[in-house]
Amino acid sequence: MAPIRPVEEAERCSQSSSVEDQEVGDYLVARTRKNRNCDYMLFSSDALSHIASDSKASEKYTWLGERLRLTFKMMRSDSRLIRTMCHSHGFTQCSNKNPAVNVIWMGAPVKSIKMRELMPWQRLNQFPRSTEITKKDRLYENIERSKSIFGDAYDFIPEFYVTPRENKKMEQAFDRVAREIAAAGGELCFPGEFIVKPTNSRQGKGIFFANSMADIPAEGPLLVSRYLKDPYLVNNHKFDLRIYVAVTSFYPLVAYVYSEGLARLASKPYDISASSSESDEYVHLTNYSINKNSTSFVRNESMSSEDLGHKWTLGALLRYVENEGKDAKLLMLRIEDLIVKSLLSIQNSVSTASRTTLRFASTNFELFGFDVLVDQSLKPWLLEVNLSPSLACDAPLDSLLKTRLIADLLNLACIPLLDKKIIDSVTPALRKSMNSQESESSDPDEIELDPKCARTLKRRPVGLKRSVQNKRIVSGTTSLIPNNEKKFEQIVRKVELEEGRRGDFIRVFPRNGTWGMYSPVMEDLGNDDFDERLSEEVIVKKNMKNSSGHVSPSNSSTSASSSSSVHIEDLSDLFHDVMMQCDKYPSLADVPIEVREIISPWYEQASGYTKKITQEGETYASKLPVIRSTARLRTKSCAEFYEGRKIQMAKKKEAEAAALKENEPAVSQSISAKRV
Ligand SMILES: Nc1ncnc2c1ncn2[C@@H]1O[C@H](COP(=O)(O)OP(=O)(O)OP(=O)(O)O)[C@@H](O)[C@H]1O
Repeated sequence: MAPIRPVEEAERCSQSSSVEDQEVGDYLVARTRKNRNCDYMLFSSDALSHIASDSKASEKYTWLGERLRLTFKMMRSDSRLIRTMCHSHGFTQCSNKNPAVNVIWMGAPVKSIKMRELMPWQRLNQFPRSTEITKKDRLYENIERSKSIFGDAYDFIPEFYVTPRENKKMEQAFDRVAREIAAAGGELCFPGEFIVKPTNSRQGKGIFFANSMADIPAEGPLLVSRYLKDPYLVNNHKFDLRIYVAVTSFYPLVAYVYSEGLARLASKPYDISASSSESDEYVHLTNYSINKNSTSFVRNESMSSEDLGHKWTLGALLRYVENEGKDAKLLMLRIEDLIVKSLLSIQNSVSTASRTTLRFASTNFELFGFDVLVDQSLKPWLLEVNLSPSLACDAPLDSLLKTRLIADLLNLACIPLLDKKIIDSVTPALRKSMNSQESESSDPDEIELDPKCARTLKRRPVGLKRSVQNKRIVSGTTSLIPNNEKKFEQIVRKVELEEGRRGDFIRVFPRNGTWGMYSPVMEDLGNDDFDERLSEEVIVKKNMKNSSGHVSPSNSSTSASSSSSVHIEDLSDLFHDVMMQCDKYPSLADVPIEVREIISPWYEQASGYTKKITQEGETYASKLPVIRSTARLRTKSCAEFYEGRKIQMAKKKEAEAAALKENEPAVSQSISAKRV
């Protein structure tokens, strides 16, 4: 089988690093200038090719995790991909009650308050209050709020109403739409001018169409939004895009878009003039979970074709668009724009919650699934944002794409390589520090580590930096909980570190020019100015270094030579106009030169989205590997939990089989009775 990624990644992580002296508490964010990657776990999708066999090859990936006794737990999630990825890198799964764990993977929203307990070396795949974007009604309301402040720069969601709260407004909207259509001599669209969805359901469950208040049930809450009836079609089929987005910090905002994604096609040709038929959903809804049940659905079981059947790769879709003579890369810049703006619309809520719940920088990261519909003018519309997007791998393309995605995501999360002994030793002191900070009665500088801890630290296990032995930690002369400024410094260093670990993720915020373009449409979050300062640290200073000090900060924030005469706010207005007006600016060549100079480097980077992910002649695993039992490391309590579950499932199956047997005579009797 072809290697998915070069194996050097894993080899690099097995080398020991020489680490320069660091400040106390900074061992959670590496500052090593050379060989940065060595202080954090490196994940490779290639590890999955070996974990099913007993081969020596898998040891290359598992030994470090096993030696450092790294652990993970999964809560309200049973993602096989996450489990397989962690086991393939030597992680031990622990029960979900165990608090001392390196990685926590949550499949549902966690209460912000629970995040207060996170230790600096722990990683959790969620930010507090990110449900502000993942709950349909909250997402739409947040974007609407930003639109009311910043205007049409936020015009990328369809008109919407939430029932029963906005029944009155909705009734007026139904009337208005009917009048407008009648005045234009048209007819209400089939199957409906509005699409209705329960606010907290997924997989297309409970969706229906409406043309008047009579179609809306009294129970709610429901999200009623204008049906986008002119979608861009692929071979006459409607489609939507699943774009994967990783956020490693909300304030300052640090966001990445994955260069590989999916296009989900409806299984029946698009037709809004058709008369009602029972298979409407296969025409108008593009959810995989719905269309896979259609008799016309074609699975893409191919190992090398990315545009076969009804699930394509994002790249294949964009290449199709390019073949039709359209500017697919500009489409992707517009999608990046709506992603950044959606995240900005909740930045205030998340950062307020984070300030009171997250003690340490870098403990949280999150993967979102953005669902985007593209209309005939190639304007992208945001339909919804998924918390914990599906990681199911039921076709070769899914396995290939999602294993790479998760390896790159976990690399971005920067999981520190700290031995469990160290963690156990430092934990009591940190807990004490955290508790004292909570009660605000004692100065955290007074914290002393347990003398046993000092002894353990002297034995510096593999992966632990010399800095942890630093006398200041042991004598406790410095606060173990970073203040706001310290957290900011750590984020700056982590963003620099992420640059070398982002794999196929493209950083869309911050990057060259984003501060100038987005600051006029961002809320003021107080005096910290973290977004501006991060941009200064990781963009402006880098630019200055690259051009040996000739670039002035103001220039580099726009990165445009001909734009220096245009006021930055006017330039920003023009940029947002370009992002929203697809008819007016259909391709890069139509974009005014001042804006083109700013977005040209982004446009070049967007080539990453159009590339093929499969290679001619290579074959890829069609499913995730089954992990051999010796590699499936579990703590005792976790193994007991799984054992218990296995017994429960077996009993359930037995009971079901018995019930079926009992019913059998009755059923066959009734069948024979009918025949008679
Ligand atoms: N406003 C709209 N205009 C046109 N089509 C829409 C609109 N809203 C939703 N759809 C179609 O309905 C499908 C389901 O919508 P949506 O993704 O919002 O629901 P869901 O049940 O949450 O699905 P998911 O499984 O992706 O979470 C979309 O994939 C899209 O094809």
